[in-house]
Amino acid sequence: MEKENTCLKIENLSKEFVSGSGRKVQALENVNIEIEENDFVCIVGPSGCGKSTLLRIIAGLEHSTTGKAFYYGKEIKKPTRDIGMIFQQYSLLPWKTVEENIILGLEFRREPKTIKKKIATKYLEMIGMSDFHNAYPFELSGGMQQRVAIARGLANDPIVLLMDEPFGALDAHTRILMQRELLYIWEKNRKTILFITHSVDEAIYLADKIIVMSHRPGKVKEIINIDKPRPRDRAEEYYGRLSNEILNMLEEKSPSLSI
Ligand SMILES: Nc1ncnc2c1ncn2[C@@H]1O[C@H](COP(=O)(O)OP(=O)(O)OP(=O)(O)O)[C@@H](O)[C@H]1O
Repeated sequence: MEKENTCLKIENLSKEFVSGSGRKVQALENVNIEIEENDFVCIVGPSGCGKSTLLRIIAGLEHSTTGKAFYYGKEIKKPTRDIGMIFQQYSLLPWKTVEENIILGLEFRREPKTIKKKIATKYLEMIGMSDFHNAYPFELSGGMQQRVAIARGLANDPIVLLMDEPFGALDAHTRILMQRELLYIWEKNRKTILFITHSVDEAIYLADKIIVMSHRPGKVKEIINIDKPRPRDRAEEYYGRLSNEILNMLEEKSPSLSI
């Protein structure tokens, strides 16, 4: 029986890709996940275990081979405004300025100009790029482009935010600032966030729940609940302990790789 506050439900989901030459890749195998509304969930797992594929299916950008994904009980079949995605690559429109890129989603919503300007100003300040509002993506560093992509995802204000390794290209200092800012936005607006990261440290800092995935074909190996107050202190005993536990899980080889 589904709980009332279940926001996302992934049920027996598998995904097999077949390339043009007929080569088959089993990306995901029998994944079952339930995410409650307002949860901040991080996904960690080895490279190629299907994390991005899972997010793309939840975003309605990809179809599963078997199994289903549900948003408040309704099967996800195509992209909706309620579920927003921030991609690994910067994915900015090169012919639009920073400000125009940030409010891109609002253009489609026909928001009044004054509102758009207000939102753009707010997020430009948040990412520390007010001086660059008129710059074009080619004039920015990789980390700056990624900050703009993050601002755009947040400015769209979706109910569910899917984030695919969004802070990977940022320098350590900006990354910590963005982590804090994201937590602040999440606490203020109570969004449901599903966040892929390769950093176990980042997952422990951010998440209510960490989903640890196995090697490809990706399966859910473990779900870890972190019931600790925020902001979390990396010097606390549980931080290091959890980090070691998760790193050990990630190092365990899949049966097909062991000799
Ligand atoms: N469109 C596609 N066509 C064929 N194979 C694909 C496609 N997309 C992904 N794959 C394969 O599916 C597997 C999972 O890919 P995916 O990008 O989801 O992994 P990931 O866990 O996000 O990896 P990483 O952590 O390295 O970003 C990989 O083996 C990849 O080569």
